[in-house]
This record gives sequence, C-alpha cells and structure tokens, in this order.
Amino acid sequence: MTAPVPPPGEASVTGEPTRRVTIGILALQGAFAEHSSLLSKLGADVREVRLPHEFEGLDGIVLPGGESTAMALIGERWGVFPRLKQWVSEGRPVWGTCAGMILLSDHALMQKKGGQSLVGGLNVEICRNYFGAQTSSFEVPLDTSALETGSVGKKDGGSANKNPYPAVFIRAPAVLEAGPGVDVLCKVRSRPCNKAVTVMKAQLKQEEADDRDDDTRRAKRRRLAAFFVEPNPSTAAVAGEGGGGGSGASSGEKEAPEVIVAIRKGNIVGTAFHPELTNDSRWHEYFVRIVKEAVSSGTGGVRDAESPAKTLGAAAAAEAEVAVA
Ligand SMILES: NC(=O)CC[C@H](N)C(=O)O
Repeated sequence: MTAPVPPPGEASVTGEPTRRVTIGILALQGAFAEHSSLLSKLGADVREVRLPHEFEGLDGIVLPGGESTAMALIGERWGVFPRLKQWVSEGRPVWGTCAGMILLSDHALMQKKGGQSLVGGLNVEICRNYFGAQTSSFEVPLDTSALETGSVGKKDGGSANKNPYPAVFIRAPAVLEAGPGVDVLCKVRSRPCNKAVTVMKAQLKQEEADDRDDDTRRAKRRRLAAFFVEPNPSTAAVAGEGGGGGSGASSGEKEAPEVIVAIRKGNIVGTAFHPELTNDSRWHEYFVRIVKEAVSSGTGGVRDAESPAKTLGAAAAAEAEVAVA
C-alpha cells in the first residue's frame, strides 16, 4: 500500500514540506540583499517584498536591519505595514533583525521625535540604540545553545559557548523586558549608552511618581534600576558605548547588566544583531527550520491571548510612546 501524497505544502510522511519554502525579504530599505543570498544558499526560494500583494505565496518573511524609522515611513506609505500586521496576527513565520526586531516589538523606547509606527507582535519592551551610535558597533561571541534547547537557562548537556556565534551589533537595540510567552535565546552583558540611560532614568522617575504600587510596578522599577550600574573604572569597556561583552565576558565586566538580544515567540523571531553580515548561517538555518515546520504542520504558531497592556503594564505602554529626540 502506498502512503497518501499530501497536497503541496503540507507535511510529507517524513514531516518535511513537499516543496521548497518561499521566504520574502522586506526590501524597503537596509540590508535585504545579504539575507537573500544566505537564504538562497540554504535552498529557500527568496523574493523581495515591497508591496502588499507580494505577500501572496510566501511561507516566511524577514524584516532586515537598517533604519526602523525609514522602514516604518515607507511601509506605511506603501501599505505594507497593515499587511505585515495581519501576517503577524495570523502567527505566520517572521524574523526581524536589528531594525526589523524593533518593528516587531510592541513597545520601543528612544523613538525618534514624533514617534514611529511599529508592526508589533512581540510583547517586549525594547530600547533602540541601547549600545550607542554607529561608532560603538562591536562583534561579540554569543552562546547560541538556546537554538537547540529553546531558551536561555534550559541547557542540556552544558554545551554553552563551545561554538560561539560571531554576532555583529550596529546601532543595535536591546530587549529590556520580555513578556509572557517570549523565549529568551541570547543575552549579553553591557551597560546602556548615555542617551539610553537618560531615557530610562526618566522612565524610572515616572514609574516612581505613579501612586499605584502593585507587584508589577515594583518589579518594573527594580528592573529599570538594575540597568544603572556604575562602571568599574578599573575595567575597560569592550562592547558598545557602555561597555560589556558577550556571555564569555571577562571578570571585570560582570557588573554590567545583562540584556536580551535574541527572542522567539511562536513563529516570531527577533535578533538585535546582524546574522546576514557573517558567513555563519546558523540563524538563517534556524529560521528556515521554523518556516518548514510551520508549512509542514499548517499551523500559524502560538497566539498571545494577553494584551500588551496586561503583559507589560498599562503605564509602560503609555510611557513607551513618549517620543524622545
Ligand atoms: N543596524 C540596525 O538595524 C540599526 C537599527 C536602528 N538603530 C533603528 O533604530 O532602526
């Protein structure tokens, strides 16, 4: 007896999709060409996407690094943002790198004056340019064992950093708080840049002025205060304007706070760094795997029943919209 042949795009008997997956790269601005070439090498059909109708037939989408404010302006003007929001709300695979991760966050600090549109979908609070300006760009070895184990802290076999990933950070954001259901994949130790400190301190002040003194608020204040560790003058900064380093940081950097730089929620992945600027294709392989699994299972992914206001606190939601220079 022969096994039934599943319809195109559905699971074969081995669980693999019966066709190549098609991945779109949002090509409004930024480093989209580099993503294309890596994904093509991995056997995906790759298409540049600039307009809403170009989402037709895609299995996954990459939002590249670049300038999130420019992408937001063009994306709104060309009608691609509403389509992206729909895509995300359907739980379909999407990966944002650097500016792309900013666009996928529900709340972003350090927005340009006047604010900027976000696609949203990840119930996280992010800080744009956390590590500083372009001149504070850096590369750091990242422990990527969570790509196998699911999230930081769930290590099996202690394979941490045996084969660290060379992560390139350019005017990168950091995740300050990850809401329920968000898996943390990678962290680095680094203090926020001076501008980020100013913005975060202002936020803490507002938090402290808030009469409501419940557990959520107290936790938020503690979390914010932990970012303002005074640098140890005897140690040199190694990563970003505020200094820091990867999970392999030397002893003197221990006092810098840990920030989250890679996350996943269902089929949504966010990385603060630029995997398209290295020859190491582990992150692209990871995303292709997610896309293939979504195609095979025909699932859209995890839906978040919690509203952003519930997960991060209504005050946080309001404050995140305060525009800064
Ligand atoms: N390399 C990048 O993608 C930088 C992102 C940029 N800081 C922004 O806010 O959009």
